[in-house]
Amino acid sequence: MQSGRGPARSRHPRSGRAIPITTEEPNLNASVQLAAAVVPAAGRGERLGPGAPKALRELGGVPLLVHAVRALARSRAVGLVVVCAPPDGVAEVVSLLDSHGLDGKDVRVVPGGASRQESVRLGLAAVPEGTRVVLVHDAARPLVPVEVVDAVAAAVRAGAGAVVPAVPLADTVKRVEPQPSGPEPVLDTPDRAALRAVQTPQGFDLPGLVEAHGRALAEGVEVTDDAGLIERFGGRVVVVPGHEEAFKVTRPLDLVLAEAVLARRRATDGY
Ligand SMILES: Nc1ccn([C@@H]2O[C@H](COP(=O)(O)OP(=O)(O)OP(=O)(O)O)[C@@H](O)[C@H]2O)c(=O)n1
Ligand SMILES: C[C@](O)(CO)[C@H](O)COP(=O)(O)O
Repeated sequence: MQSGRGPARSRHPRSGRAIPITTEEPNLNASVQLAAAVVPAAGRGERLGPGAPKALRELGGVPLLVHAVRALARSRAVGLVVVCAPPDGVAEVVSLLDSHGLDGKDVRVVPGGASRQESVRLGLAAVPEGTRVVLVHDAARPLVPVEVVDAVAAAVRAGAGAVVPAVPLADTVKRVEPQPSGPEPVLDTPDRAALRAVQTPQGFDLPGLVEAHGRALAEGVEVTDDAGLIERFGGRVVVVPGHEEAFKVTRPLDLVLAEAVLARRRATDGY
């Protein structure tokens, strides 16, 4: 796969010949400095309707998972991608990824688990010790721009232990008393200015995230995102700007939107 962000070049001071520069930051290319990315891809996609596991369904003729892995592989901050496949689909995912160019990145596949949290925990176990920065990115967010990946990785490298990309809410939000059917009484209207819709990739110091997942397993804590575990155990999480095109493909309408975004990128950006 073509990165679209090839190595920068400098000129030799005497000969004037181009010298490839593999990194803009000293040591970024030392493998220990590159981020690993864990991609939970073992969900069924019940809300998308009947069909193959969601990560294997196609967007513009290419599986969502391949889009998501390519999105990470475009980032020069990422050196390794660990995919958490449906437990009965590891071989299929391996051959799927083999058949698509992935920018020369190291891509490994492990069986995922029964919940997103379990899949991420199993994926983290395949990240080499000594890796400092780990990103966790949903296969179901195929169109995340590389700028978001880079910004999250950079914020972790700069010292934030846990970083989430997020966007402001477009709608007014009401907190309700959920009812199985019929009208739901409104409790209050939170101040929208202080709310954010959280996306992925979320970025972490690897040891902190591994410890949080281990503790969650021991204490039976289940949350919907990885940063939620850091928060639960008293850690600090910061938000950086996300992107409207990093939305999660959850329901059928999301796939329609994703097809439109992809068609526009292919027409205008040679994506
Ligand atoms: N057991 C699971 C469940 C979810 N995921 C992954 O977590 C991400 C976010 O989950 P979501 O989009 O909610 O996917 P599903 O769980 O597949 O959706 P649904 O609830 O509609 O079945 C997806 O990339 C999904 O593949 C996973 O790796 N393992
Ligand atoms: C991790 C996540 O994508 C952040 O918005 C989200 O929490 C996953 O949610 P789901 O419960 O798996 O739909």
